[in-house]
Amino acid sequence: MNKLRRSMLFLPGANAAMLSTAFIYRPDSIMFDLEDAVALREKDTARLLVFHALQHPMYQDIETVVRINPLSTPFGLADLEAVVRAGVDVIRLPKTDTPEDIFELEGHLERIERECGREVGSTGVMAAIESAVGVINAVAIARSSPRLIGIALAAFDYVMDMQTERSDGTELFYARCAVLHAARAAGIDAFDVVWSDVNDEAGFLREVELIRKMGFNGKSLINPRQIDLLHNAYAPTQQEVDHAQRVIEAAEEGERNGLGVVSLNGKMVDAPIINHAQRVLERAAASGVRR
Ligand SMILES: CC(=O)SCCNC(=O)CCNC(=O)[C@H](O)C(C)(C)COP(=O)(O)OP(=O)(O)OC[C@H]1O[C@@H](n2cnc3c(N)ncnc32)[C@H](O)[C@@H]1OP(=O)(O)O
Ligand SMILES: O=C([O-])CC(=O)C(=O)O
Ligand SMILES: [Mg+2]
Repeated sequence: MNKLRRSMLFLPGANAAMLSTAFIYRPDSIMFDLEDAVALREKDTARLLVFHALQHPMYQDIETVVRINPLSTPFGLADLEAVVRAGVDVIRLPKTDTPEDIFELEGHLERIERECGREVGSTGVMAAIESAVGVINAVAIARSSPRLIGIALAAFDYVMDMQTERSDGTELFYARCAVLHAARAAGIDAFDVVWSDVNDEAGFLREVELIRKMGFNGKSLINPRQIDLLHNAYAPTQQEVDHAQRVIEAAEEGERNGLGVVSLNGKMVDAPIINHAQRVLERAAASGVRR
């Protein structure tokens, strides 16, 4: 099974207190932000703090992601130089509009990796899609580099670009479908948007249920309280696990009898159903059963 990436916890790179404790919350990936959660006058401090945090022993057994500033800003390249040398696992490129944005990033990554003795190609990339142009180009972006581990929809900038606002999800309907299909067509992960009202658990869970059913791998998060809610909602129920076990048993019996398709309580069990059952069992083994 691929690495589980349900939760990616953002934290502002200039917040020294959060940097020194965030690993205790155990998200699947931790995302240090150097972009919009960092004020202009704190850009250099944040870069230095994140450079040190990445090398801290506590961050060695958790996937680390850094959202750099766009390469078109005065900070983007300096961010990249620092965090690749510090051993970051994945670079999140904000406001990715075209495959050329990824090619530009790749060029720099390859040079920095050579200069600092990192294996060339070992730094992963995640593209954040935050505009209509980015959504339209999602397939080309998702296929632009073998370094891409996933693409993420970033709703706050996207709704601004679309001249609308965050509401019940209608405003993200097309973008979610487009980003998800692009990721699947490219064989990479798809991440849903940030839920900003950390005290509205019911609203968060409604959104999680929607994106889980759509097929997203997970979500960008902004608060540790959202991690367990998300992981629990993504875990299969005991009923689903029991059913998956019965499907596997029925399939095994069918195989012993030389049958390609068998019936379980009147429902057909064939290859895609068996694959799904295997995935449910793998997920239960990796993330437990829903409470
Ligand atoms: C549109 C975008 O670009 S979104 C991406 C960028 N945004 C961010 O990175 C924001 C990250 N999140 C945060 O800064 C905060 O969670 C806020 C501002 C949203 C809410 O802050 P608070 O109301 O103080 O959160 P809360 O009361 O739940 O904090 C509880 C504890 O969790 C810690 N915490 C809160 N958020 C985070 C986080 N993202 N990462 C690590 N620790 C965190 C707090 O420091 C606090 O720790 P303490 O108990 O040791 O003091
Ligand atoms: O990248 C994200 O998930 C958050 C973000 O910048 C946005 O919504 O504009
Ligand atoms: Mg944004």
